Amino acid sequence: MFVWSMVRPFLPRTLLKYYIGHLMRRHARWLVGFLDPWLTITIGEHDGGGRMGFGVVYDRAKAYLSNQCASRARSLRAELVARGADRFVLSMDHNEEIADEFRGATVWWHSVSAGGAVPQRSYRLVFHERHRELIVESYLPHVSREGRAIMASRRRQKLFMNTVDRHNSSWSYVVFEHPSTFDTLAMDPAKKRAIMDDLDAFRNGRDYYARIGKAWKRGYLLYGPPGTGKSSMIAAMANYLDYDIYNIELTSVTTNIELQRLFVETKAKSIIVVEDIDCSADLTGKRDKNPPGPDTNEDVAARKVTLSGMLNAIDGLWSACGGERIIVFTTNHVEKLDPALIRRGRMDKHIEMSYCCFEAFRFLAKNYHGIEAHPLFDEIKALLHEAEITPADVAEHLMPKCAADDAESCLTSLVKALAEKAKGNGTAKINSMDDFPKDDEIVLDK
Ligand SMILES: Nc1ncnc2c1ncn2[C@@H]1O[C@H](COP(=O)(O)OP(=O)(O)OP(=O)(O)O)[C@@H](O)[C@H]1O
Repeated sequence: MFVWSMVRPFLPRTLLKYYIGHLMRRHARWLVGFLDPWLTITIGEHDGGGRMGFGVVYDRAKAYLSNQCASRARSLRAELVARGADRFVLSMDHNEEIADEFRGATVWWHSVSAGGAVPQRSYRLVFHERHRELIVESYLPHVSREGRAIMASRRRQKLFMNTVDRHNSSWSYVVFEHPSTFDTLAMDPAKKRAIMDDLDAFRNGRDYYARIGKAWKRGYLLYGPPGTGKSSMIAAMANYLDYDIYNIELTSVTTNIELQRLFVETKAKSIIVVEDIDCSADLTGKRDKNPPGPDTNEDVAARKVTLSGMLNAIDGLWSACGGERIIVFTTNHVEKLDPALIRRGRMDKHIEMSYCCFEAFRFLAKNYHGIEAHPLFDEIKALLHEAEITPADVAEHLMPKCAADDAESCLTSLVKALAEKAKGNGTAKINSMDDFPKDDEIVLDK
């Protein structure tokens, strides 16, 4: 102290300032580390992205913790492990905390749910700073590996729907358990095979898409009259690929930004569906010529999803994030859609779902009654040339309504319906959707 007080007046002020500043900084860090040596890593529900997709890290941590927390946490959430199963999967309830041990280090996991219109869930991992390297280099990869394995063993297909709250819409889901498969779908076998081959090529196309520089996604347009199996086809596709379905109800989406956010929040290995796209939003007009300016009151009132918004949502930069998504539009009126929306490259495959042909009828008869031939088949074949009927109507006639109904009575009912239709139509076939009977005109089984 004596030497310092002697030397100090001769030292330049800048040197003093630097030296003291440096000392304070060093000691402040030491002091903070001494008083609070705990480090925190936050894993948010929507964090991530890139090839892994959004929320993947969160999901893996959740799966990993579900195994850990069953015996340790005091406040738990329970979900069924799989379709038809009686076993539950447990996860930490919000604001719950559990400890975990890894190679002699103890870590604490906190489940956090931040309020707001759309609650943001996250996990906070807390550990001592002397374990920093162990946690980052070994523990987190261990959590990710274990979580992925647990997720694979419990995988359940999900159907996501955009639910609306007061401010905007976000995804909620139910377990997807639709029984439709390509084995139950009545359509031209060659067409069916071509669709399955296309799906296989897509599923295995990761490197191919990377090589040609395209986002790993594919668009399908399913069009045809009501009851020709468009929804059944989507379910069959999802079951074939084992993908989740994100069903966008466009009428619940009020802005283009909201639509984009919904797309961004979908995960890889999924089918994004917009059904009846011609009725869902005004997507038949031309693209916006002027970029949107600041909102006026009228703008706010007129907010809706526009064609440009939909095109951006499908093709925007986000679409390269995470990859492996199929987008399906369905419509009963393909002619009403703007060509920009359904051009190849955007909707790569156009699939017409048509009225029931004889092959499709035979397929349904085999599925519903296990018969491959019957004396009434010839009559039905001839009538199918006279009258157009959807597979949904045929299925309805083939479905036994009571214990007394057998193949014979179901086929007779179908013959009667077809004959009435043929008589009603004269010999003229239905040529356009407008000629197709409205729901209330369809004479169902009596
Ligand atoms: N091609 C088909 N193969 C087997 N069953 C079919 C087929 N098409 C329709 N069905 C039967 O009809 C029901 C209704 O079909 P689906 O909802 O798939 O038709 P859609 O074309 O999506 O109708 P909409 O346009 O009215 O939504 C299905 O549950 C299924 O039982």
